[in-house]
Amino acid sequence: MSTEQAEVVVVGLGVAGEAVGGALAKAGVDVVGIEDTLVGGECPYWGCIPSKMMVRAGNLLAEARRIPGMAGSATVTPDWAPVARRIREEATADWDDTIAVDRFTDAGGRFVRGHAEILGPDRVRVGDTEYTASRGLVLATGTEPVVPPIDGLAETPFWTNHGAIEAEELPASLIVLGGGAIGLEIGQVYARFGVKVTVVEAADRILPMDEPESSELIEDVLVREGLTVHTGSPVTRVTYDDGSGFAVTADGVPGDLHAEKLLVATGRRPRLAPETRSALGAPPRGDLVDDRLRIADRVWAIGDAAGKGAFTHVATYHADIVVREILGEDGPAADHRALPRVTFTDPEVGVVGLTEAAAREAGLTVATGIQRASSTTRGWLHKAGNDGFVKLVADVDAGRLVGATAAGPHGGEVLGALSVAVHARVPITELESMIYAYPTFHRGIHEALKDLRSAG
Ligand SMILES: Cc1cc2nc3c(=O)[nH]c(=O)nc-3n(C[C@H](O)[C@H](O)[C@H](O)COP(=O)(O)OP(=O)(O)OC[C@H]3O[C@@H](n4cnc5c(N)ncnc54)[C@H](O)[C@@H]3O)c2cc1C
Ligand SMILES: NC(=O)c1ccc[n+]([C@@H]2O[C@H](COP(=O)([O-])OP(=O)(O)OC[C@H]3O[C@@H](n4cnc5c(N)ncnc54)[C@H](O)[C@@H]3O)[C@@H](O)[C@H]2O)c1
Repeated sequence: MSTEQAEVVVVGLGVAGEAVGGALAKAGVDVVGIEDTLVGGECPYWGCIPSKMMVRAGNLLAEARRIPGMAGSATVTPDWAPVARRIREEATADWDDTIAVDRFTDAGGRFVRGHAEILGPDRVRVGDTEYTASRGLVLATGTEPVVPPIDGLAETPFWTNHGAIEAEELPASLIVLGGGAIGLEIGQVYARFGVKVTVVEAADRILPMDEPESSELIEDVLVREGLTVHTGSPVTRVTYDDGSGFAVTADGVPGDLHAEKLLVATGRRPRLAPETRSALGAPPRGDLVDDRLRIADRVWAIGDAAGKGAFTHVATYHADIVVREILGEDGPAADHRALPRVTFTDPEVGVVGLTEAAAREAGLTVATGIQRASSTTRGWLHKAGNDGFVKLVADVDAGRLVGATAAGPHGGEVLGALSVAVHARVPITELESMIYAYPTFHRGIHEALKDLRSAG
């Protein structure tokens, strides 16, 4: 066993670890960065970037299909080949991280390819080498898919997001387990390319963590586009046969469902083994980090691993905070109150802060306001594909918004204004006195404020 010293050891060079490691190395800190898969992590290779390339392609097809009755006629012939090529060549460089590794080492970081075992707050082991960190240990280990303990599932060649993103050719049919962000984004794209898609969701609605209006909206759109959606249908058994593909038995669904491929998208959990938590002195369950993202003195967990929201913008937000912490610079602590997230279905579902249910659970006196996109001038003009709404969640006593949803065309962009309102605690009276450009989708906020006012 050999030993190497460093000032800072970063375990996991995904979005969060790469950002911390790179920034510290550039600042002259002696950093060892350890990665067992690809530098860059899930987002560029199997997550945000390739999935949004797929979404863009699917949205182009959908827009073309909206031409009849609006602008003439169009013949749409989907072809997956340019999408797969774009993912391989432009997004992932054929799943090769040479450029990212070079970026880190050019900045002065020391790169180690391998799996790190966390031995203690200042020690990790990779193979036969132990690395000690004099100034800090940063855990940026991301998440891994949760595979539910369904009878037979583990013995089948099911896909996670990796299989669905790497596909060079599309299957004729796909069953998606889980009606959350991954399942719905990928399921809708596949369906738009002609795949027969069935979504099976255990909860009583898809997008169960979002507003019920969002679940209803997206289910309605997906069904109109030809997907089959089963909700309240926990799967009890999965089998696979080389000739006939997958057979899925789900409660409340008559007979078995059959498809060529099965995508399991039932959530993700932080890649931190219980032994790691105990080696660091963290409790086995509950909040892992404090508001400085510390697990223990000079040990931080950031990005997906911190359990505060599995989004790339959380990873980079955390990275900035921990870089400041390690360099001894002042700055605000982490505040996840106004965390935004966008599910890139079409229509997009942008959410910031608390849903109505979460605000009520938090004991707030809640009022809501809602405006359907189709009832705004812009939505009416837009016509085909104008499904959506703006929903505001207000803390009546404070006179401020604590959450909002912007679902619809460009819902993620409309969300920007609402994120400012929740983050900066803008009084509702200020939002009401603003001028909203006409005719925009974000003018739906103005209309939803009127509904909120009329609700009291
Ligand atoms: C299909 C999909 C679509 C997504 N779309 C979006 C989106 O549109 N917008 C958005 O904001 N987010 C999206 N996300 C989430 C986003 O990808 C993650 O939030 C982001 O990658 C988190 O970055 P991270 O650095 O915390 O973790 P990761 O990117 O997971 O990186 C962690 C790295 O640590 C490595 N690692 C783990 N343990 C060890 C160890 N012991 N030793 C060495 N290396 C280790 C892993 O191999 C990995 O490379 C999506 C995710 C998926 C799966
Ligand atoms: N646009 C984005 O920002 C984006 C896109 C994709 C993924 N992500 C990130 O990745 C995370 C993981 O995505 P995900 O879609 O896997 O998780 P998710 O938590 O968003 O959705 C999982 C869904 O699976 C359901 N489910 C759980 N167990 C089930 C079972 N046994 N059978 C059927 N359904 C079951 C849940 O009720 C839930 O609706 C997201 O929470 C998000 O943080 C973000």
